[in-house]
Amino acid sequence: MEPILQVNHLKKVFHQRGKRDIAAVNDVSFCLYPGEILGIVGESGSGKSTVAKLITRLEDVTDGQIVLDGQDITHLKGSVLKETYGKIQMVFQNPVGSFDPRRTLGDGIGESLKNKGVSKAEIRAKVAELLEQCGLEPEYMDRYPHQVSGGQCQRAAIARALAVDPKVIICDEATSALDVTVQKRVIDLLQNLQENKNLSYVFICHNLALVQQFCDRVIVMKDGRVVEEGIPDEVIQNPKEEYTKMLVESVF
Ligand SMILES: Nc1ncnc2c1ncn2[C@@H]1O[C@H](COP(=O)(O)OP(=O)(O)OP(=O)(O)O)[C@@H](O)[C@H]1O
Repeated sequence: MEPILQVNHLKKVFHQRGKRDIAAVNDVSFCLYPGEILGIVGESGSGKSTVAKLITRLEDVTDGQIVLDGQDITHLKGSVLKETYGKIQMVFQNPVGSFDPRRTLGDGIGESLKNKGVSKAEIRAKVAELLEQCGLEPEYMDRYPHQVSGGQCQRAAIARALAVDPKVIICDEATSALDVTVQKRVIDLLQNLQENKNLSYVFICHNLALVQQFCDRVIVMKDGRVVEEGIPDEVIQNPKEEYTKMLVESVF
């Protein structure tokens, strides 16, 4: 099976004036297969979010290659780059902050459709459908981000990601800000959507127990590098690297 996403020898160096360069991501390679959920774990500062930003092209790569659905997207710019956002979407940690506070959730969810020239009536119908798929009543489209709970807002953020019919969703600590029961419901939602729409996820997460329960495969990052990779049960029960052992011991 061809990977839906392939990352080859990815590197990102941040240059800071008057300070040492930071190699936030250093020679990272991995594949994501259709329908797969790949976890990325590692301590704070290990480069997880930078990997997410490189894959979604929110940051330019210093070196390496990103191939999405057979297309090299590493250096795409302008309108061609925008087209790739139809295939890959990101869900962030802070759902409320990811919506414009002055606009309704419906406006946020429907924005990509509006940009495509879809009519107002069609957008409302599609937004209602997306909200329902994410477990929210259609009336939530007229609410503002501050008028819903964190869990509801994260559902709306997932609905927004789904609006463009993506193949890959990058979840960067997407459930970390939610309390445990809400977190469980959002994970169930992601799992259902994955099964129904054959989505693939890159699931960046601090919580190893969640990764064990939710992910098909996991990579462990340290200092911008991948130090271990495998099936979550094996990596957690029988970690090969000292760093992974430490990570596991600090959680379980
Ligand atoms: N825009 C930037 N400019 C300079 N350094 C940066 C920038 N973004 C990230 N870094 C640095 O790159 C390294 C990796 O950061 P990154 O946010 O990718 O880590 P992370 O594993 O996602 O951490 P966390 O789990 O805390 O979110 C860190 O040392 C960070 O300080």
